[in-house]
Amino acid sequence: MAEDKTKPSELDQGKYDADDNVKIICLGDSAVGKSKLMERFLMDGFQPQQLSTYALTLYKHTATVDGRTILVDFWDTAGQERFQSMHASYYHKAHACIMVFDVQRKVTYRNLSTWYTELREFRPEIPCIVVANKIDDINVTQKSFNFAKKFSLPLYFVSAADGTNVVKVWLTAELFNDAIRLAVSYKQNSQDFMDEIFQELENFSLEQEEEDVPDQEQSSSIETPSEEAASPHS
Ligand SMILES: Nc1nc2c(ncn2[C@@H]2O[C@H](COP(=O)(O)OP(=O)(O)OP(=O)(O)O)[C@@H](O)[C@H]2O)c(=O)[nH]1
Ligand SMILES: [Mg+2]
Repeated sequence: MAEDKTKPSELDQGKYDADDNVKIICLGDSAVGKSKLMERFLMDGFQPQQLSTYALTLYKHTATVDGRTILVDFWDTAGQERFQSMHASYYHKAHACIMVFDVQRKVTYRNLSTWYTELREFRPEIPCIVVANKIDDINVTQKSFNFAKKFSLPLYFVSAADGTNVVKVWLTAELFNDAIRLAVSYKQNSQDFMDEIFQELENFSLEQEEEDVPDQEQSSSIETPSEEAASPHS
């Protein structure tokens, strides 16, 4: 099943090392409204790039933070099943996370702990914000959602429904702008040990490959899926 041919250049993640480039990932169950929220925030002239092989959409955005121009890539998955096979590279180098649940479906709230656990396996330190979406009925905000409190994460109540409620649209913009600010400040202040470890692993496996190919006759028998080392689930 050698499906992975040449990677699209969008998936070259070296660019996220540049000072003015951040990667923000979006997590949450299927149909909680992740994509809808992105579209609502980026309504004016966004250019989503569908990378169907990877079940991935990249939303590119330019923001200004403290007078600096920042290029933001929002990473959005399409559907959970497809997601299972690509998690390591999805988390790789991410600088912040937006974790979404649907207030109208309890199970999506319960599953936050699974998403959060996986996030922390790959990115122990990055800022994460929790988004309660589909607040079409404003009374829901009176409910207490303890998950965010338990892990000291900021919680936003929004609706991506149709944008007629100005307050809700404003809140959506606020949450994305806060995520961008958090990503930039994480990038400036963190050592990013996980990235260094990943880099070391990559260098190490490249060196190994060079050592492991003495002559042409043996070369076809070795299969080294490079992401396996990074995945705790396999
Ligand atoms: N009522 C209501 N519906 C919403 C809201 N946000 C999104 N939806 C609807 O919920 C459905 C799922 O939204 P998506 O944005 O596709 O969900 P997703 O999280 O991206 O789902 P996957 O891509 O499968 O992971 C769509 O029919 C949206 O129109 C909201 O705030 N209120
Ligand atoms: Mg989606």
